[in-house]
Amino acid sequence: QSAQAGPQARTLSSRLSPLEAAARLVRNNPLTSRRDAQVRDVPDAALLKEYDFVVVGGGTAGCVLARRLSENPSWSVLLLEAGGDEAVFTDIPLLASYVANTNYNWGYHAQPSPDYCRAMRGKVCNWPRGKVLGGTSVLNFMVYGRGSPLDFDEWESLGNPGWGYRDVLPYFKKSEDIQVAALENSPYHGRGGPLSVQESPWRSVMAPAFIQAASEMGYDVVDHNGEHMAGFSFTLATLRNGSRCSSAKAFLRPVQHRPNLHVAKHARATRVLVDPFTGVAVGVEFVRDRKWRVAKARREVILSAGTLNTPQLLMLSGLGPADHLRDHGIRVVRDLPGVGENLQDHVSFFGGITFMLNDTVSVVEARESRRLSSVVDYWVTQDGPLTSPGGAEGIAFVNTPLNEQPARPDMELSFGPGALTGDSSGSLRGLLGVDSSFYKKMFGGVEGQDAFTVNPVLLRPRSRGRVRLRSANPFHWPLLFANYYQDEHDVRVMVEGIKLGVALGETAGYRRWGARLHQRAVPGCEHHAFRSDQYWGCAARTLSTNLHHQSGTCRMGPAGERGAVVDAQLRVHGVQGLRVVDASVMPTIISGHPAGVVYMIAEKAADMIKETWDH
Ligand SMILES: Cc1cc2nc3c(=O)[nH]c(=O)nc-3n(C[C@H](O)[C@H](O)[C@H](O)COP(=O)(O)OP(=O)(O)OC[C@H]3O[C@@H](n4cnc5c(N)ncnc54)[C@H](O)[C@@H]3O)c2cc1C
Repeated sequence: QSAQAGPQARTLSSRLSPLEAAARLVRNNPLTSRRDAQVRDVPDAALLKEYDFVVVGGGTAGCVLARRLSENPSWSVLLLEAGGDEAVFTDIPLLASYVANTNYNWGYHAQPSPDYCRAMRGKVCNWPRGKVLGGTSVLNFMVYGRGSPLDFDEWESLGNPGWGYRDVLPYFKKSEDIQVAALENSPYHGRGGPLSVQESPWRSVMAPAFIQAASEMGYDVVDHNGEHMAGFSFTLATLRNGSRCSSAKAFLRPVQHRPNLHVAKHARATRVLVDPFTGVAVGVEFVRDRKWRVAKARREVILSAGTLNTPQLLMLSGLGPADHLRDHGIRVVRDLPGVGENLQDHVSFFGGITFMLNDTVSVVEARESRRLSSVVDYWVTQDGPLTSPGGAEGIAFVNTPLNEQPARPDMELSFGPGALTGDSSGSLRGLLGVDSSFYKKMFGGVEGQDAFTVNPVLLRPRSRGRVRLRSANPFHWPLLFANYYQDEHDVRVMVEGIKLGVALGETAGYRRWGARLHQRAVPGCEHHAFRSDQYWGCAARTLSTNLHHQSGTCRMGPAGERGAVVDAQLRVHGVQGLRVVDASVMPTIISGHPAGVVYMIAEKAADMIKETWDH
């Protein structure tokens, strides 16, 4: 099993000769290696009047499309991205939560609600999204997953031919370059694709306890992306040489000099131009350097602006729920009631299951940042704690007693060798938006102490949120409604998941380190008996963190079906020359981490587009 074969915690460069270390330092030095991270920006004067394809959003999906479509030298492709280039620090896996606290994040948050996110500032959940080439793949925690094969069979059964597991598996493999020795010959993994997938080269000394817990909890150690999803594993992540492998790094940068590919950075699309009479998408209006411009598309416009921005752009273009558009004075081109609806996300309970430790075995930020060896390890040997993807060291997909499909787990338990107690810079709190008075009540007195976290994640929520326009002004944020736990069933499943998460932290391997559940009640839930179902239900609605896996707001479905926005070819219903290719097309959220699925969707879409035009 790959998960058992990986390296154990170790330190540093003592394994290298001084000469080797110096050579690596020069090669990996952030100051000398950054030039490759700059993507050539097309100056205004060089913009063409018309392109074959205009792709909006140079994010996770958009970079894949830019690469694949420009493989045909006779096609011209324009990629419009609202953000700029990645930075040195965005590459460092352990700093993932910092990135959300910078301008690389659009900075969205959901509308307040009394029913969830009560622990957050203003009772609003933060919904970070990447505003940078590479999009949210530059902000994310890099976990590489695909969900269950049954997720895709469900997509197909919902009227989307060509999206069953046997159809999509080749596209997962196409994008992937698996770099885990034990998986290289697996029929479920690809080699030689642009996207590097690795296990973190470094692990905490607690990591074996996680794998040991599998048998105690009745599970196997598995490759989650292989035959059986249920079970435990160390985290598989989109890493290259211990650094983040974003979509821009994997797909765009290596081909940026193709003469038929133009990339416009800091270019913000404001609407798709659709001829109201013919229903043909003819181009995109965008703003760069405060000037309004139009890029025309001969063949297609492709929206890859993500789950929150793609429906906003469609609505601004007159494609959406007619009444809602009229309320904002937008001329209705096509009444598409499903645009912005069906929003699904993975709500979680990060910080709610914190285990205090007797030993200095966890990752405590203040301690780590003083340890020069971690920095040297990272730059010289591409090893050490900084290579840990956002701190998520192990992942288990398990079944709560409420799950009716054991082959398709309904709960994830992720193990992090650190906790909110060690968040001295506040970057994790900043990412989540946790209110400071809540933090003090919950963790006051134990800040800086060793602890670890088990984070339960509700994989298949029944609740649905939505995206709506705040106004017809394209620079106004959309209104985002999370609606977590709107369906009471979701609370019941989460409560069962929390109990499994607590059981995980109480297994023998962790007891060895003196692990004990942080006993302080979640503020606002003190009136329930600690550890009762009522208590956990209240705690879940209070500390409703989420994994930022928002999907489904332009869902795929057959023509004529109310709520369907795109067909199985990802073409917008009722419009010609317009596709959506990003996380918004998922009809149902997958039971895992979605970025791998977004890559697959984009690879498949590129082939569908080529089939349409390649003759
Ligand atoms: C903090 C965080 C952690 C996560 N962790 C994981 C994880 O570990 N594993 C995982 O699988 N998933 C994770 N995710 C989710 C995952 O990264 C996303 O689902 C995925 O990247 C979405 O891809 P996308 O192509 O749909 O959108 P994005 O990657 O968000 O791309 C959209 C792009 O469009 C651009 N754009 C938007 N509007 C406009 C406009 N008007 N004009 C021009 N450009 C525009 C944006 O700037 C962006 O670059 C995480 C997400 C977050 C926020």
